[in-house]
Amino acid sequence: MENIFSYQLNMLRQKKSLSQEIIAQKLYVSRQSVSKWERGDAEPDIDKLIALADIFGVDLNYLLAGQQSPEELLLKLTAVRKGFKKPVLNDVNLEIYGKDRIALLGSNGSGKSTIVNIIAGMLRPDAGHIERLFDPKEDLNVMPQENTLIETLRLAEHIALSAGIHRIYSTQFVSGLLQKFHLEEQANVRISDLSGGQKRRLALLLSVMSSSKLLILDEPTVGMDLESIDFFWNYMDHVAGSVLTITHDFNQIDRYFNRVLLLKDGVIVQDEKVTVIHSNNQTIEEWYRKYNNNEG
Ligand SMILES: Nc1ncnc2c1ncn2[C@@H]1O[C@H](COP(=O)(O)OP(=O)(O)OP(=O)(O)O)[C@@H](O)[C@H]1O
Repeated sequence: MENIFSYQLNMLRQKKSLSQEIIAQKLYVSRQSVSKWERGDAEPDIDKLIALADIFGVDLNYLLAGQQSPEELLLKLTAVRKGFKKPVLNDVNLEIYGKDRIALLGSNGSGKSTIVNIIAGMLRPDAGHIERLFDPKEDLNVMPQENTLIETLRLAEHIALSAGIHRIYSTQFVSGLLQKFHLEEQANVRISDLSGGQKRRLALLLSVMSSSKLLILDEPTVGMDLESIDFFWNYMDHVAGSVLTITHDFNQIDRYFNRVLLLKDGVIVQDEKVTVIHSNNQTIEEWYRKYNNNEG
């Protein structure tokens, strides 16, 4: 597999006009180590990765995963069907590419969560085919709709546990995340004692702490106050991989997404570029109302 980190390191170093020697000095390693990292012969420890992200002024996520090519096919659903007591998904066909920022729209109960749960591997389709062109263990992050936090842990412990699972734990890393997500004051609070909005903020933190090729967010801003909602959308700018979000936050779709999908009657009936909708002098909300109500 292509070593994205080696590429990113080389590219960022050139961009900042920093020599391998200078990087080596800043990290207290030999120039040969930096050279090995750039050749993909070795990888730095997590503390060095954090320091490198700091030197280049980028997110760890970006340093590790980089930007994907818009042509890179990540996921393909073909003729996917799923029902519970009644049919929900009848014939879902979908391709997701690198750099896609997709908002999945549809009425309540139309099957949006069912699609993302199938993509995330949490549900099996009744029929159809799913091709995942990435490693779901390493390259897929999910922020589910329901609370999946461990209520008995304290907030900082939960972050440390998740970082350990991703093999990216360090005290510096955890304190950096607490600071970035404005959760420092709650570091020692038990999850069960956090407010609903604070839990959502933590859930977001956990879902983006490690780099991924595809990030899935199921109604991420539900239950957040205005400040947290602003924080959330601004944070989306720092996410390097593709994003598939269920949201009805129409104003934000205009700003942060490049593609919208409309799920209706168990089928993706519309799959459109945001720029095309805008060039027709429509807002996303107008577009949604038109096609979801079948006025088109
Ligand atoms: N585990 C399940 N068991 C039984 N029925 C289910 C299950 N999961 C979903 N459903 C049903 O499937 C349909 C689609 O549900 P889904 O949650 O995917 O819709 P949604 O579009 O995400 O809805 P919302 O916008 O309300 O979150 C609903 O009728 C729901 O009741």
